[in-house]
Amino acid sequence: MGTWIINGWLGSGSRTDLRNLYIENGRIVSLHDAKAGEPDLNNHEVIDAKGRLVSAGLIDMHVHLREPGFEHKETIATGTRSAARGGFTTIACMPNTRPVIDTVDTVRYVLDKAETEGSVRVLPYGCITKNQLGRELTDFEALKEAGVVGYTDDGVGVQSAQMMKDGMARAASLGMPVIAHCEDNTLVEGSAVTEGAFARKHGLKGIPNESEAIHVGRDILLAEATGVHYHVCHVSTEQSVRLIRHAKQVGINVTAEVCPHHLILSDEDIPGMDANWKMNPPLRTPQDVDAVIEGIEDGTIDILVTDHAPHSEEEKAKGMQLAPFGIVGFETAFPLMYTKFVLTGKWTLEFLLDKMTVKPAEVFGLSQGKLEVGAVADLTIIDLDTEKEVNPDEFLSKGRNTPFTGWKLKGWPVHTIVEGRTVWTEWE
Ligand SMILES: NC(=O)N[C@@H](CC(=O)O)C(=O)O
Ligand SMILES: [Zn+2]
Ligand SMILES: [Zn+2]
Repeated sequence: MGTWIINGWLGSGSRTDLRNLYIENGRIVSLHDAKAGEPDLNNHEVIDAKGRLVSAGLIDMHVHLREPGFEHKETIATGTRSAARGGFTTIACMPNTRPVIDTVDTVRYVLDKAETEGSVRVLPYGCITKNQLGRELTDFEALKEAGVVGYTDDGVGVQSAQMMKDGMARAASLGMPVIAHCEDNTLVEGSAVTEGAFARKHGLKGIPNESEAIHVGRDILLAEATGVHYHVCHVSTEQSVRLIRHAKQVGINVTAEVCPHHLILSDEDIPGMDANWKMNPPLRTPQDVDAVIEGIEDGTIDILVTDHAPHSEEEKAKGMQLAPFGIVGFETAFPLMYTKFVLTGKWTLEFLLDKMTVKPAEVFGLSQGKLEVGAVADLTIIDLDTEKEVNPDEFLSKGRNTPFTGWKLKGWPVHTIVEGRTVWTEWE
């Protein structure tokens, strides 16, 4: 017995161009034009997509699941259910947990939990430095063997250039990528928002663009020196885009990601001292927003990620200055991007899907992300037509921290399949 997904639209050509997909043993076995007639559905599970979009499962290479240690913010169970609801089938989790993911035991703990309690595929990152303190490298080789997909100290920047260079050299020798949260602490000093109109209006000290870009520039040079695959986290500034664009032009092995919020919101949209608008990097100026949009459009920025960063309501209630940085992302990412970029005619649907499926798989050498015969049956069915309001009370994430409350969006995932198995369904 297998599964038929009938009458699915694959996202290109006319919306009446429907396909029937047959899945068996976790793989896509056949993919036929629906006009060729209904297949024999007897003795099979049947999912009628009714003309809705059927995409390769979305991939999110930057998320925070908070377990172990911060289970009041999120767990692997709640985080992966939230991801499944958002249409994601593969997610890569950041190691800034407690303990941080800097040992084989913690990698195993996360992988075991994901296996037993998780709804989607979880790929862990391991730390660059022990305890993310920037002083001593972790055991890269052992972490690789345990199953990490790259090294990062996300949450903090690696402050020492020498430490970063040593980490890159070791990663390069293992054929593994280094993923960098770019932030120079000496230029930040306690600010909560970007330098710009909002900071000026409220008399706040701002986070300057250079605090990010100075690390991007430094690390590009170190990547050139070591030959590592260097991936830049959550790009938010015009200067970072410019540096990455140039690095690519001269053939340095650099890739980059951007989050929906940095493409959609600027500091001028922040309504007041509300910590649901506080994240790291901060919302930048409208010129930066234009620059990151141009960056993803011309291929300087390779992929979209959510940087799903749940925090509790109590923590976020501490206000703009004291609350932790971060917003949730899984359950709004696709509808936001579809509504703001595809429905407005700026991007094709294929372009958006490429940045959330094919490209992330390519950048990180994953076998997922493709919808074709023989591929792993990681699939997402998306309702492109029903408009719904973002309501954080309905989130499956423990986090309610979003600036998008009340936004009316289209493009809601309704059915998520991992390796042929339904992990989430929500038909209207
Ligand atoms: N992005 C954030 O604002 N916060 C992240 C850390 C990070 O991604 O740097 C978190 O762990 O909460
Ligand atoms: Zn970060
Ligand atoms: Zn992050």
